[in-house]
Amino acid sequence: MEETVQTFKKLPIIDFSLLHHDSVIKQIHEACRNFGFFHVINHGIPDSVIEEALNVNSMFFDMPMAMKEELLSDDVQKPARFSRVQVGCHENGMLSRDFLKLYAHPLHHFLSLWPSNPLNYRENMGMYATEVRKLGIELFGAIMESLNLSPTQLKQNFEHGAQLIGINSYPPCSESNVKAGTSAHTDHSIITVLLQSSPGLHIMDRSDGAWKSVSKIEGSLEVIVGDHLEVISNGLYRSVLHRALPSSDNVSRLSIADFHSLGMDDIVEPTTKLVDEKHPKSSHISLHLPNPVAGVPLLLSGFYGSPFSDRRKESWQLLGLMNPSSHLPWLVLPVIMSDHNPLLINCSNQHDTGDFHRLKLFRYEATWFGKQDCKKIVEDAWSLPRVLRSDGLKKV
Ligand SMILES: O=C(O)CCC(=O)C(=O)O
Ligand SMILES: [Fe+2]
Repeated sequence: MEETVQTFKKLPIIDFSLLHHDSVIKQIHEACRNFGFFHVINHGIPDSVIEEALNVNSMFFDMPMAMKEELLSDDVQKPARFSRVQVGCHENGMLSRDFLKLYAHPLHHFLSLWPSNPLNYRENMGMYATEVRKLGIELFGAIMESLNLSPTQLKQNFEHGAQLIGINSYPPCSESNVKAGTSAHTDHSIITVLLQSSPGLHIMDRSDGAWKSVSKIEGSLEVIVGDHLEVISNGLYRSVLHRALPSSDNVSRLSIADFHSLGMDDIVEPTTKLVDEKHPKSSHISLHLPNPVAGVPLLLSGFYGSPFSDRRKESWQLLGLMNPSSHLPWLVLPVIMSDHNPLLINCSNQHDTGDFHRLKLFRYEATWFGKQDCKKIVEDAWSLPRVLRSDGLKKV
């Protein structure tokens, strides 16, 4: 039976034209704190730029596969890549979408690598990328203010940070066990600015743990709190669990998710001003793995637990059973699936169960690079056999 999903009734709407008014900063605080989400209206991006961005992407996805094939890749480092994802996790069926991922900052660096078909793709998407970047920077300043920090806090890092654009295409599916959609996840970004051609976004309501659909407000863009903002705010703002399930009528849906993060080399850590005795750093932990791997005892750093907020307690309880004090080298985990900063990564938990195939989610905390003895620990870990290292370390 199809899951019935209610509409989210009172999601916050932020009027961008009044952004720095005290009352709006307060609304942003409440929105990030209670929902991890808000709509933004009067955002200043011209309708024509939005329409053209949707148009060229719809033309791109409508092209025959042979024309998209040159961008087909699973290499997350590619500045422009096309892929099809099918995951089996919705009511025992599969969820399917096509996507195009574009590196977008600095634009002049990447633009020539973006699709050359349709002909005006680069021009129109370049315009959208520039506009949405400006919007993201302004929103980030206001979000810093809403945390009682200076609007210039991390401004430079954010301005020089990464911008990735993920364009999702959800054509109607004809197979009975496949539905168009994106499975439940949190974004690894600081914030994501989402443009939807039609409704389909669902977010988890924290007050009752139920999935609710997000109404489409004329002319609005959607702002999603990502994992990095959760870390920067020391857990005050939590990343929001969301998914996309376009209605099963015959309409193709497009969404353009603009992910803003700090630079790949930047340390993502809780802002010092938000850390005190009552609010210790909540986003990282290290632990000693009881069973040595290849004869080398290890320190595992960065466990954060399940990305599903209702299961975090379980994760912490599990960690409580392990002994966290150790001076041993780290186990550096491989980045398998992510093309964002390697904060959230998949790793098999072979070390404590002997099961190589069960996947567990970990967050890798770059915060550790701030520690005095870190350099030596990393150097020692680097000299371990290849299986214990990860190229992800170079990027953190
Ligand atoms: O299609 C949507 O509305 C959501 C897409 C999304 O969450 C993502 O690309 O991270
Ligand atoms: Fe997302």
